[in-house]
Amino acid sequence: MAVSAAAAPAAEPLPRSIFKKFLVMLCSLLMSLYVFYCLADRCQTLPGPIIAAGAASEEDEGGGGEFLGGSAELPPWQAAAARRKRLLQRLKQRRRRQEAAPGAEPPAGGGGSRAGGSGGGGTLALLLGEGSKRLPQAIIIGVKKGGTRALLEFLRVHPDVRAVGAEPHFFDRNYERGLAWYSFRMLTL
Ligand SMILES: Nc1ncnc2c1ncn2[C@@H]1O[C@H](COP(=O)(O)OS(=O)(=O)O)[C@@H](OP(=O)(O)O)[C@H]1O
Repeated sequence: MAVSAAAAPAAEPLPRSIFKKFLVMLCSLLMSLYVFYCLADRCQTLPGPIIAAGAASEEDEGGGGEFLGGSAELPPWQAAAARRKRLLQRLKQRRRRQEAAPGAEPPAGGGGSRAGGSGGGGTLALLLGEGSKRLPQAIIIGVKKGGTRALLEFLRVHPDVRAVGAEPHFFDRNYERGLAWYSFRMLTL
């Protein structure tokens, strides 16, 4: 009799602990569902270029996809990024075409050696962030509010121009760090 009396209270907490575990699991499931819901909602509201299906024809010179929801709707920096993307796609296509027909004439403006790489791949390598770190070949100097950012954005649309994303402030703030730091910033900013 003493044994059964002792066994009964010991068996009682078991369903309660299961219930607690179930409650915790349910809470975590609901929380993760909520997080997923929030993330999905946020992704939907993010602006971004949409590439039209079927527009990326290999034969199409301006191909590589037409960006819908055009630059007019985007802020200037995103429009510039979209233009760069488009130019990069064109470059890739031209390069592929050149590889397919080695006798064909080189692309106009061929800035391969200019861009610091070997041959025509230099520009592409730099655009992809694979180029060598080097000092700039041109520097934009201007007073504050003089429109230097606009000038930079116009220049960087060209496929042979690679520009840092933010001002490195080498000459006014980081001069003591030396040229090695400066050239390193060229591809890390
Ligand atoms: N083409 C042209 N004509 C007239 N105004 C122009 C032009 N391009 C740029 N801007 C205006 O220049 C302002 C930004 O200049 P900066 O890029 O030099 O700005 S910064 O000092 O580096 O922050 C910024 O002015 P605010 O909008 O008053 O800030 C730009 O609108």
